[in-house]
Amino acid sequence: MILELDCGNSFIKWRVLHPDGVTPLEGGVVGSDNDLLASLNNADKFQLKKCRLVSVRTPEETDSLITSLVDAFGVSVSRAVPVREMAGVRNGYDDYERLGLDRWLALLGGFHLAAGACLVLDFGTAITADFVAADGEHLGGFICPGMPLMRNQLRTHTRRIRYDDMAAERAHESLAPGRSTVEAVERGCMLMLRGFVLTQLELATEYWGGDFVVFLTGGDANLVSGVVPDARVVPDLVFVGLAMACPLS
Ligand SMILES: Nc1ncnc2c1ncn2[C@@H]1O[C@H](COP(=O)(O)OP(=O)(O)OP(=O)(O)O)[C@@H](O)[C@H]1O
Ligand SMILES: CC(C)(CO)[C@@H](O)C(=O)NCCC(=O)O
Ligand SMILES: [K+]
Repeated sequence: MILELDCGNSFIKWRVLHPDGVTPLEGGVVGSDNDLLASLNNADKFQLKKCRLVSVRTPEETDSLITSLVDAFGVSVSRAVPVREMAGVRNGYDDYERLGLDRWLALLGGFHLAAGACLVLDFGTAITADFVAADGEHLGGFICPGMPLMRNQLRTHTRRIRYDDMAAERAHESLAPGRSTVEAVERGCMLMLRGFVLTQLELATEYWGGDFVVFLTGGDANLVSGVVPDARVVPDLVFVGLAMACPLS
């Protein structure tokens, strides 16, 4: 079976595919290398042969995870690396190696699924937007703090913004002006998120009229799916691109 990993800044997303290389059998989200190894160890039923992974962590962190996986499961590991061009898409960064590999894979996956112009919005620790034209030219994108970073910056840098995460969830039941700190912060950040999304849509419309597909991915994609009813919510978009970048022979 095939292990797929998306190593982000806060979490590792994992899934195991059937040997057919297509059917997902099981997956999860974990906070550390050790938790990942534990999840995979619990599942003795996986006979892992191969692993493909993408990481936006430091090379040292990624190497150390790969060593652990090889030691624990004897898998052969294929790792996504930066390229200028692939599958009809041309990396738009001046220095293509600087484009986050998760972004690159998500936009590869998006262009493949759209078979045309697309806007890829990823809501993780950071929020990213990437624009790919119908001819496969990546026009570049935007990076801003995600929901967890926005709220934690407020909590860290102000003395009187304090609340617990349980209350945060309830605050999202409405977007009316907040009548408590938790409501004011949570709804304020949510409106920033939505404003960001709407601005990206405006820009895409300026470029391509109505002829583009919007993809929403990342852990917080559901927070904005309401503002883009036509968007395709594809939680595993990075994995779509990963399979393209790391075909397993
Ligand atoms: N058990 C879980 N533990 C943590 N997060 C979970 C869990 N189950 C689902 N999630 C969701 O998965 C998301 C993690 O995926 P996300 O795309 O945010 O990755 P990330 O590592 O934080 O960010 P990035 O990949 O952009 O660096 C969390 O925001 C959370 O909503
Ligand atoms: C922006 C993040 C953190 C999103 O996960 C990642 O893609 C990354 O570390 N990128 C490198 C910087 C860049 O893409 O310009
Ligand atoms: K991500």
